[in-house]
Amino acid sequence: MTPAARVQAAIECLDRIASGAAAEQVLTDWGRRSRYAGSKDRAAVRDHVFDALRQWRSSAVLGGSESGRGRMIGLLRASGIDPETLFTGERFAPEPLSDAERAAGAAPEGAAAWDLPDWLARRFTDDLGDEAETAAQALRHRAPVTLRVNRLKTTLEAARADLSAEGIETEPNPRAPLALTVTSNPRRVAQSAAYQDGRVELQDASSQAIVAALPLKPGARVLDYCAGGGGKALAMAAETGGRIDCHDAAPRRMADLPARAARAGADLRIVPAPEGTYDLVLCDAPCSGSGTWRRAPEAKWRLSPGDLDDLLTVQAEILDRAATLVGPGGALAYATCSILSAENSSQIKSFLDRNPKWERGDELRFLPDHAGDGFYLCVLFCR
Ligand SMILES: C[S@@+](CC[C@H](N)C(=O)[O-])C[C@H]1O[C@@H](n2cnc3c(N)ncnc32)[C@H](O)[C@@H]1O
Repeated sequence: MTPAARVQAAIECLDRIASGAAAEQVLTDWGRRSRYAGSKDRAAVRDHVFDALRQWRSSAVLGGSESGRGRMIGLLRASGIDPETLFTGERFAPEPLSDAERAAGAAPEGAAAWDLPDWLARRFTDDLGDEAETAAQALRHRAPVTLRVNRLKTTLEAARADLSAEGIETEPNPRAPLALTVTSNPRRVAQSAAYQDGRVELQDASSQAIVAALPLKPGARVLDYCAGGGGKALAMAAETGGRIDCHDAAPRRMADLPARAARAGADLRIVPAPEGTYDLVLCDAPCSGSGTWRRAPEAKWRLSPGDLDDLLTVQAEILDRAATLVGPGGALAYATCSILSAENSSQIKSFLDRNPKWERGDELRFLPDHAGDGFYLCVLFCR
């Protein structure tokens, strides 16, 4: 496909997404219909679609229309590319710009320039103050691809050399001791031998830093209460070298855990109904995902104030239940990939108000930036 044909394909996908379809489904449908598209074409169309989702509001303002066509015009203008070079009307390319389209479009301002819904732009300002704009801007751009070196199988330097031999260059990421930022050929990672045999895992550096900050001791009884796909459970298993019990309210989310554990050489045990007590219970709670919206940009447009209220209720219930599973001298760790205070420090304050025997230990907060995603951690101890 030509670059222009890829833009036209993205326009068609964006129109379907604007009418309510989920981006992944739209891209899957397009891929099925477009047998002629090679892997580079698919990756390029996907990149256009996700770039537009990250900049959904500003691209429409800059392109002068909320259509897929308008958004692609805006996106190209924002990257300094003259849309006329791709909107040529040649075979499979978008039609040339009309006079009206040429004249339309303005510089986005306010919440549109931050690419946030109005209510979230106000929240960002209230919660993050001077850092709000930087955080919002970070969410408008692609996330770094980051690996965690699995210390159960290799070392940082050996993993770097192995990846390099497969054409994947990396740099140590200062946010976490075993984090490597991929600097070339990120799309080769999933097929690389180092990934396939569990020497490295894909994991954001802030997520790794959260695990590195947990009070994990060798031999400790550890429960991952919201284990999901097991990213943190695998990292904890590598940290302690011991077993990690894994629970999730939606067990199907843990379907890949046994295979991932086998690949990583990690000892994970699925525990449908945790009982007894643990030295550490991690609640990596369901949240708005606001610290990771550059990876899942649809979520920032779909989240409503009501959804956020529902999440706050679930998070509080999880904390209260998980606290009962912590043994004497143990710790309860609460983490989110959110940067909203309501889900983080305010949630902890409410927990401490409800549970006066508990006290706050270490707290970590990351905003999304070049090193990693936005994350929050608070470790709690029972007096
Ligand atoms: C942020 S995700 C976990 C991500 C995972 N820890 C990782 O690192 O890959 C939150 C998980 O919490 C689970 N969850 C939601 N409500 C829950 C509840 N009441 N109790 C336990 N888990 C819950 C969800 O199914 C989801 O898998």
